[in-house]
Amino acid sequence: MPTPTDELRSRPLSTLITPHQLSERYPLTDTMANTVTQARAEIEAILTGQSHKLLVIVGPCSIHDPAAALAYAERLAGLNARYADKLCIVMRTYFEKPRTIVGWKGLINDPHLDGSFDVNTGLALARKLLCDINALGLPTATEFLDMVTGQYIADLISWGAIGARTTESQVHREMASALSCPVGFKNGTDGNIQIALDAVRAAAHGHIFGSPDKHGQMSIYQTDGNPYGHVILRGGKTPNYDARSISDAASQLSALGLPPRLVVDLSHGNSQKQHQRQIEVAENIARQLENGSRHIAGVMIESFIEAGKQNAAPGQPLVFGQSITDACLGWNDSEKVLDRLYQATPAES
Ligand SMILES: C[C@H](OP(=O)(O)O)C(=O)O
Ligand SMILES: [Mn+2]
Repeated sequence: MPTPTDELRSRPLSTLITPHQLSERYPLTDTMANTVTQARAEIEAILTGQSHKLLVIVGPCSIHDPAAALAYAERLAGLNARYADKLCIVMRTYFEKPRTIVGWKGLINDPHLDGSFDVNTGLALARKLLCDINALGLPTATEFLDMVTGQYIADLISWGAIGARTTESQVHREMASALSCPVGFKNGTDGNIQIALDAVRAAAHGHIFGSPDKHGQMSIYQTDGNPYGHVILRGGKTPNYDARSISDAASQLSALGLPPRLVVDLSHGNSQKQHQRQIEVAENIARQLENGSRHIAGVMIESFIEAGKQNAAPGQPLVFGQSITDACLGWNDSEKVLDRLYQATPAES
């Protein structure tokens, strides 16, 4: 029984499937494990500068419809083969959405988009989709937001992000220190990159914290630290994708003894939330690459089948393959951007 001073504003609704049970239902196959292992190694080589390929994290702002996400993945997997010699393409599969105040929190928290919060179904849909996409040979990327969700899907993720609203959070830096994949830290929504620099360093250390294990047993975890933390420039009050901002950030990384290599988010604060502006941001990045910049390890593109965004009202039919959170580039423009970045990326020497 709870004490008279406890759980006065909360109550358990139901039990949650354990990570072990979900992995039993949707196991990691050898094909999927190879996709993840190879992608993580390639991304690590790009981040350290051993490889001059360009990391391209591309896909919808959020996943709300696994069928549409898989249709997009099948298109992207087809491009992967064409561009693999110079681009390391990883699909955005974001299941958790940070809200400035409140709003739909993603497929895991509310998979039916109707406030029913069927989290067990959300977790199952998310893991199954990750299995299906990795089985195509296409690696996946996600933002780690909730402290528990990662236990259910992290084995299927090749690249992770900590978002602009949580880069300063100690528990998110500790989580990043535990993750088996490289992790990028977004600069703050106001453009502050110091918090991302601090986060990279904090996550590189080992940490001790409490967490449920794969069987749901509350445990004390020890982490080794993540040597593949890096900065993601996502803009702020003003964009920060320009050569000067990138050079400044690279100098700060070097001064800290970190590789002067970073990822540039073409969307969010860099497109000022106008999805088509990603095209001109990509052109600017392409020119920096053609001018010999070695600071740009990768880019992030918000892209889906249909351009723009739509509001998901309960019971209202949705346009297939269109974002219900941030507006995204449509497929045709996305292909053009990928081709431009491919042309601008120097061949591996
Ligand atoms: C939510 C996130 O963007 P942020 O606002 O954290 O840069 C994203 O969709 O990549
Ligand atoms: Mn977004």
